[in-house]
Amino acid sequence: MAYKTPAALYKMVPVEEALETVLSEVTAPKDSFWCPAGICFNHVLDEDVVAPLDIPDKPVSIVDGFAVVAGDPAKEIEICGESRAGHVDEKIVVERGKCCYVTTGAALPRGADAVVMIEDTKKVEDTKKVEVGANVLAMSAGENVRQTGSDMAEGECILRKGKLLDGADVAMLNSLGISRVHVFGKPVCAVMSTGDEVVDAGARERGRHQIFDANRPALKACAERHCSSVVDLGIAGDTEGRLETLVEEALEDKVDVLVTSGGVSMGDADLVKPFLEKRGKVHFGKVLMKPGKPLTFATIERDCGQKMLVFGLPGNPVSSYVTFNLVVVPALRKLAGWQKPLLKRLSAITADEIKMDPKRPEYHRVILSLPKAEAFAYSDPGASEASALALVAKSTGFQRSSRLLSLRDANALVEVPKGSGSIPAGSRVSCLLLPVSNATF
Ligand SMILES: Nc1nc2c(c(=O)[nH]1)N[C@H]1C(S)=C(S)[C@@H](COP(=O)(O)OP(=O)(O)OC[C@H]3O[C@@H](n4cnc5c(N)ncnc54)[C@H](O)[C@@H]3O)O[C@H]1N2
Ligand code: MOO
Repeated sequence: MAYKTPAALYKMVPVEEALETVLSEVTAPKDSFWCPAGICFNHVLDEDVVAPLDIPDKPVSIVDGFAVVAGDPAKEIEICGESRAGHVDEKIVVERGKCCYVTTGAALPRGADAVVMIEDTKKVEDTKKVEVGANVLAMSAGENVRQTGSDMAEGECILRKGKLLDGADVAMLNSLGISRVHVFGKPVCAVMSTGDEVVDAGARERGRHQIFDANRPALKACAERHCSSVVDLGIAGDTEGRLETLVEEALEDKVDVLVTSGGVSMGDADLVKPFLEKRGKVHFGKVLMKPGKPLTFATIERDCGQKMLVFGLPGNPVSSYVTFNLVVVPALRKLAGWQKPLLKRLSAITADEIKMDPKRPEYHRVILSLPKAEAFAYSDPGASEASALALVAKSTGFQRSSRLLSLRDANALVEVPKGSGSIPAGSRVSCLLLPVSNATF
């Protein structure tokens, strides 16, 4: 039997170079639009946001109590009115010898400059007076008062362009009465699997030599975090015709990023690279990393000049997951307008010995956590490394690229340099944070 050799042999590029190449193909975020501030969560701002008003917009009480003139020597003070949050009597004027009942968040009446807490006073029975003892005499102006603009000042830039909006940002925007913000649109990502052996988990029948598709559902789930929509192209099998049909579908569907898994290695049924070589431009076809060596990146230009990015991920489930997070996620983030699209790097102490690969740098899956993470734990600046609070990286065990259990609970990848021997337990290493929901450290 005559075996076909691959059409092109690719040089193995370092991961940093691969990332640079990918990010240089994403020249600008997709587009931008006005988004209601109530639902802008998880979008990236396409404008600086300046506070249009002061918060609070007038001095308000921080406590429930009586608005007074600080330093008033009177031991008993007459209540001359009340100011409640949402209901303020503008006519009230407080002067020495007088006070006004106020609730938390209510405007300070004219003349008052401090608030004595209700528990530091006593109502004088059958009168409109409260006993304050020496409490008010000891007060300074501004006590228990939130001054105008002290939380956010009119004209202050509160959010910068390029910021991923989280729940706290939604609260800020809405508290300022901002009803809409200009945000970047998110990319559309399409996902397909290749391989005649691959069938869906829901398939009625599975041939004796078929396996269930682990990659497509996982990649779809990971892509959803960064995309406006994820298109499921299904399973291409091992025929070029089917691969071509699905790629053309993605091009027609205005997909920004196409992700395939499988079929990028050296076998004669590995059709993805040869197809991309014919249909577009392959920027790299091998990366110096473990797992993920055959990772392939190409662009296909549409008639309008707009390019679709294509990532040919390796078929091994761990390889596709790791390369997706390491290389595809930064591209999706940059398309979505993130200013810093790369995975966040942290340092941690290894809990176990980690074997090095002599040929390739390895992304070793770990669970980062803070050991003995008691509430309010604190270590002073002079603490030795052993007693300081440091993140610990616990290996997920055997790291073979088919072993999905090596991803279970993993929230980071230790960047293990290539080399002989191993990194001993207790070593300080760099880790890349995976964008997962179980960031439990
Ligand atoms: N002669 C060489 N062979 C291989 C090399 C090499 O350098 N020279 N590299 C190896 C490395 S590293 C990897 S990684 C794999 C990647 O191969 P492919 O991308 O071509 O993937 P496949 O051959 O299609 O599949 C590999 C493996 O993964 C299983 N698979 C594929 N798709 C799925 C899916 N959707 N869900 C679950 N499992 C899937 C497939 O059945 C295979 O077992 O190549 C090495 N070979
Ligand atoms: O690089 Mo492959 O992804 O080792 O298994």
